[in-house]
Amino acid sequence: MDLFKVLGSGAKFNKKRFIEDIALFEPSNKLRKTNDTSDTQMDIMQEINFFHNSKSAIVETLGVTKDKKIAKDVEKEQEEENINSHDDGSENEYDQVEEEPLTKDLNSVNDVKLFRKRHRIHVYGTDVPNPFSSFDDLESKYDFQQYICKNLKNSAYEKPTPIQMQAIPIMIHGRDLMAMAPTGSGKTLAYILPILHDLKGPEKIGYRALIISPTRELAQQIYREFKKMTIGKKFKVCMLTKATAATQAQAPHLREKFDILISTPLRLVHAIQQEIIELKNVRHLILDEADKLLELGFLEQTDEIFAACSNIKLQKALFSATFPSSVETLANDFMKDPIRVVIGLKNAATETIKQKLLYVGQEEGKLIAVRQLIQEGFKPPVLIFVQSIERAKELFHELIYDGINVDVIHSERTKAQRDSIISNFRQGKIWVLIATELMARGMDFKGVNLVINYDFPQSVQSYIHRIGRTGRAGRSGEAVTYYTKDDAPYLKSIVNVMKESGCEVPDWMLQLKNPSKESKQRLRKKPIERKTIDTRSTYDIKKMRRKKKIIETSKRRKAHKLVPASNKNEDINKGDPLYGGKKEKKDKPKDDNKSKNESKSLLSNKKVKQNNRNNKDY
Ligand SMILES: Nc1ncnc2c1ncn2[C@@H]1O[C@H](COP(=O)(O)OP(=O)(O)OP(=O)(O)O)[C@@H](O)[C@H]1O
Repeated sequence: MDLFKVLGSGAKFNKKRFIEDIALFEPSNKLRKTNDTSDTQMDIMQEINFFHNSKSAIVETLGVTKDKKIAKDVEKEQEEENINSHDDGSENEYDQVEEEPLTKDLNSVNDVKLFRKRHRIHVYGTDVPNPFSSFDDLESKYDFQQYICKNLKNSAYEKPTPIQMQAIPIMIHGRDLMAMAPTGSGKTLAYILPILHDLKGPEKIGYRALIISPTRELAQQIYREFKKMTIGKKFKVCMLTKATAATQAQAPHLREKFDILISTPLRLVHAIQQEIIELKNVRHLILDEADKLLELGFLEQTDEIFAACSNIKLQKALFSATFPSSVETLANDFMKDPIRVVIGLKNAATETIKQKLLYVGQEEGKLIAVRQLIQEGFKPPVLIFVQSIERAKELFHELIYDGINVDVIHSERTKAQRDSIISNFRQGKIWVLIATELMARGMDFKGVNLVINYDFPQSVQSYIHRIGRTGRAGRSGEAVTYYTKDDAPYLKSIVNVMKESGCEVPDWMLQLKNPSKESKQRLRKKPIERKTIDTRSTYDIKKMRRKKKIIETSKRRKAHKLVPASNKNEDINKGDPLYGGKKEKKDKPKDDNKSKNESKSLLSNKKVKQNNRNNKDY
C-alpha cells in the first residue's frame, strides 16, 4: 500500500519533495489493515446513544452504510419496526422492549445497576442517590414546580441525558459533585434544574447560586439558558459585566434583589475586592469547565471566589468533559464527601464525531488543504481552530479573498464584535469562523458540521473540547486535524482519543510511540513555532513585518504597564473583559461567618501546588 496516499488523502502533495517526511512516519513493519471494525463502532454508538437515536441514525452518523453487516442489521430493524407498528398508533413492541427500564420505577438495586449500565453512568462515592429516567419524574418524584416542567416541555427535550439523569438527583440531595460527561451532552441543564428547584423562588436576600465560566461568551450562553428555564418565575439572574457591576456599586440595595449570579473569574474577583458583590448567601457554587478553572492561571481567582462563598451549607459542583487526574485530586481535597459521575469513558471525545487526521507535509499544505475543501464544496457552518491570535488574523487575511463568508474571533476583537460574530455564526451568516482557544470551551453552536484543527491542539483536553463544538446533542459531526512533521511526536495522544471513541485508525498510527510526559507539558506551555500563514511575496511580507513591529512595540509599551505578567499568554483568560485591566490590590474579603472547613484555601495546600506543577495528563 502507498503510505503517502494514506497520509495525504484530501490534499495534493509532491511525493518526492516530502520523501523525508514520509520516512518519518513509515513504521518498520508492514502496514496492516485496521483492527477497528464497524461492528465495534456500532456497539459503542449504541451504548452511548444518549439522545436515543434509532439504529439507522447511528449508521448515518458513522457513515458506514456501505458495511454489509450493518446495512443488514438496519434493514432487519426497519422490518421489525414495520411488523410491530400498529395502525391504532400505539407504541410498537420493539420500542417497548428497548425502553422498558426507562419507564419503570428504579426501585431495586439491580434495576438501578442495569439502568446505569445501559446509560454508561459510572458513579463513585458513598450513598449515591438513584438516577431518574424521565422528565415526568421531576414533577412526580421530586416535586418540581410547574413552571420548570412547562419550560422543559417548551424546550422540546424528550428525555433526560445520562448526565442529567444522575447529576440532578445528586444535586437535589445536596451532595458535592464532580461530573464528567462528553461535550454537548447537556451538562448545563444538569445543574440549572436542581438549582431552580432548590431556590424555589425569589427571596431578595442576595445571590444564592453562583456559576463560574472561564469565558464571557460561555457565561452569556449560560445566562440565556437560565432565562429560558426561569420563564414564569420572577427570579433575578445577573450576568456580571462592567455595566452590571457598576450599577450594583452605585445602588447597593439592588444587590439583594438578585438570586443567581453568572460570571467569569476575573470579573467576579474584581467585584469581590471592591466589595460590590456579597457571596455569603450562596448555596450552590458551580464551576462550568471546572478543569480549566482549576488550572494555573485561573486557580488563584477561583480560590478567591471559594473563600468568599462562606455559607457553611455551600454545595459545590464541578462540570466538564475532561478532568485531568491532577485536577481530580485537587477537587477531592476541597469537596465534602463528593460523588464523582463519569458518563462513558473518562476524558473521551463525543462518539458522534467522525474524526480524521490529515497529514499536510509542511505548513503551506494546510492552506492548500483548506482551499481544496472550499473548491470541492463544503457544508457550513465550519469552525477552524488555530493556536494564536496572530495566526487567526493571518488565516483570515488569506481566506477573505476566497469567496466565502468568513470571519475571525479572538480576544483582541471588541466585545460588540465578538457578540455580533457569534450571533451571525449562529444564524448561518458566517460560513467559516476562524477561532482561537477562546471558542473551544462550552460554546453551543448547534449545527456546526465540521471542525478543522488547522493547528494541532496543545493538549488532549484542548482536542476534545475543540472538536466537541460539532456533534452536539446527538447530532453527527466531523473533525479534521491537520498535522505536519513537527506535530508528529504528539500524534499518538490524538490517535488514542480517536481509537477510544470508536473511530477508525490505521494500524501504523496505533503503533506510534506515546509522547513523553515532559514533551506533553512542554507543548502545553508553549505552542510549536510555525511559519507565518502568508502567500504574499517576500518583499511584501518584509514590508508588512516592519510596519507590524513598530505598531507592536508601541502597543507593548502601553500594555506592559497594565497586563499582569502571569496572564500574558492565556488567550482564554482574555475572554474576561477584565483581562488586561489594572490588577487590584488584593484584600481578602472579610467573612465573619466563614467556617474553618470552607475557608481552606486551594492555594495554601502544598499538595495542590504540587499537583498543578505536575499536571500529568497533558
Ligand atoms: N435532555 C435533552 N435532550 C435533548 N437536547 C438537550 C437535552 N439537554 C440539553 N440539550 C441540548 O444539548 C445541547 C448541548 O448542551 P450543553 O451546552 O449543556 O452541553 P455540555 O455538555 O455542557 O457541552 P460542553 O462540554 O461542550 O460544554 C444544547 O443545545 C442543549 O439545548
